[in-house]
Amino acid sequence: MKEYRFILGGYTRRSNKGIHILNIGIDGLGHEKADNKGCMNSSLAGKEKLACDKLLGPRAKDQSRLLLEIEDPSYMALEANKLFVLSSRDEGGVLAYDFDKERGQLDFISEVGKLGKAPCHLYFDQKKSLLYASNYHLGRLDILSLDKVGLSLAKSIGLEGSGPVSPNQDGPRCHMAIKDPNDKYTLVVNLGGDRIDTYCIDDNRAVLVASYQTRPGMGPRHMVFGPDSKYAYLMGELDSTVEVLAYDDVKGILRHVNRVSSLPVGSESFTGNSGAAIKVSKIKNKAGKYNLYVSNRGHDSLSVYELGDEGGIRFLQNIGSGGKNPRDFALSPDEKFILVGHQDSNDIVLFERLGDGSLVKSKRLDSRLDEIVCIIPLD
Ligand SMILES: O=C1O[C@H](COP(=O)(O)O)[C@@H](O)[C@H](O)[C@H]1O
Repeated sequence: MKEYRFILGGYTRRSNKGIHILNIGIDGLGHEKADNKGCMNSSLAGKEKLACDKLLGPRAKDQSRLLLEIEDPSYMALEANKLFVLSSRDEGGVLAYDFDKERGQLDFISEVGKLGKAPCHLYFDQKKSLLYASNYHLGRLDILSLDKVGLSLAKSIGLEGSGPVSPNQDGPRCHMAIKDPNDKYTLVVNLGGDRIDTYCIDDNRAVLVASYQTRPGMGPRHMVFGPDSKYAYLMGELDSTVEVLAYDDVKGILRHVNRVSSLPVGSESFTGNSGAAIKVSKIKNKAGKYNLYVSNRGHDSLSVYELGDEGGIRFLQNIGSGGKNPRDFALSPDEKFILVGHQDSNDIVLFERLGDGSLVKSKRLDSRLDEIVCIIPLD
C-alpha cells in the first residue's frame, strides 16, 4: 500500500481546532470501479456510506490527526523543515515552527500577532528569510523577517485600487504574494484593484517596478508560474476566467497572452461561481505537456487544461469536486493524485490523475475541519 500525507488548515466550530495531518493509503487501483456519483455525495450516511467506502477499497490507513491545536488556522507555507502558519489568534497572527516531517512534530520558534485581521495567504522567501503575509481584509501586504531572534514585522505595503464589483472590489484586497521563478521579484495579487504589482523587496525596502492591470472585474485571486517560467497563469475569482500572461523576468513585466473560462463550454455565463485555487503540474504528462488545474466554488468543480507552447492553453476536462465550494487542492509529490478540500462541506476528495492529466475520483474522506483553506502535500 502506498501512503500519501497532506497537511490541512482551516476553520472549524468543532473541538479539534487546528492543523491536521492526513494519511491516505492507496491500495491497487487508485480510482473507482463503478459509478461514482452516489459515492461522492457527502449526504450519504449509515449503510449506504459503508457500501460506498467498501467500493472505494480499504481505508484502514486513512487517518487524520491533530498536528497543532490553534484558533482558526488558514493558509500555511512549508519550506524545508519550517512550517509557517496564519491564524486568527491574537487579532491576526503569523507563527513559525521547526517541523520534523518524519515524526510529524512541530517545535515553536516565534510569532507575530496583532496584525489587525488574519491574513489569507503566506509565502516564505527562503533566500531573504522573509515571509509575505497577504491581508485580504486590510488590503495590505505584511513583510515579516525571520532571523535568529525570531519573527518581526519588517514592513507593510498598503495596496491601491478598486474595481467594478461591489463589495469585493470597493478597495484593494491583497490575496497572494509570491516570488518569481528567478527568485528576483515579488508579485503581489490585488483582487480588489484588478492588479498584479511587481516589487523588488529586501529587509527595509520595497520598490514597485511594474504593475499589470487585468480586465475590470476579474478579481485576480491566485497565480502560478508554468514550469518553463515564461508564462504565469492567473485565476479570476470574480469573472471565472484563467488568464495567461507572458513574464519578462528581467523587468518583472507581465503581458496578456490568452484567456479561457474556468467553467466548461456552455456554462461560461454561470453567475454563481467564485474561482479559487490554481495549480500546475511539474512533470510532463504522457503527451509531453504540462497540466493546469483550477477549482470553481459554486459550480463545485475542477477544470483541467493542457498547456501548449507560446502561452497556449487547451481545455481538457471539467469534473465535479465532490463537495461544496472547493477552496484549495494539492497535487501529491509524485503528481499521481490531487486532494481537494471544501469550504462548505466536510468532503476531502482524492482524484487520481490519468496519463493525459485528466481526473477520476478515487475516494472521499471526512474532514475534521468545517472549512478547509489550505492543503500542503508532504514528501
Ligand atoms: O478566497 C477568498 O478569500 C478571502 C479571504 O479569506 P478569509 O478566509 O481570510 O476571509 C475571502 O474573504 C473571500 O471571500 C474568498 O473568496
